Amino acid sequence: MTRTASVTRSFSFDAAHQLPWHPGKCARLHGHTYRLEVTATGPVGTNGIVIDFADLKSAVERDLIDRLDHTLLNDSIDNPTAERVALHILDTLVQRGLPVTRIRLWETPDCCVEVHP
Ligand SMILES: Nc1nc2c(c(=O)[nH]1)N=C([C@H](O)[C@H](O)COP(=O)(O)OP(=O)(O)OP(=O)(O)O)CN2
Ligand SMILES: [Zn+2]
Repeated sequence: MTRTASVTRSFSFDAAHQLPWHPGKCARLHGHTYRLEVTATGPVGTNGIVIDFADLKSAVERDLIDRLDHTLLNDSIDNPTAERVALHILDTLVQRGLPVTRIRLWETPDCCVEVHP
């Protein structure tokens, strides 16, 4: 019987953003060290894995971390709230064909968002 499993890898990147509509201090230009968790789900293959942790790492680093790290997120994502950044990450990885089932993005040590396809 084929079993299913979820595989998660964590990443971090530093980026600036500004939310001009925000009634508080987030209307000012500021930055975060984002913590990103990418989860892929699928059948456990005959080799015993869903997806190689190394392949997950190279895809996320190439398509997202290298493009977002040390940038102003407003330059690449309109109104870059944590929710919208997470959806951008999800859409990018789904378009690349990765079996992503959850993106969790920590904007601060206490605040995170979670999105699903
Ligand atoms: N649902 C969302 N709410 C907020 C977002 C967001 O992306 N989604 N973003 C922000 C700010 O960009 C930033 O995260 C600051 O939030 P804040 O709660 O002020 O976080 P701090 O830890 O800096 O605040 P404390 O003063 O330490 O409580 C705001 N909301
Ligand atoms: Zn912020």
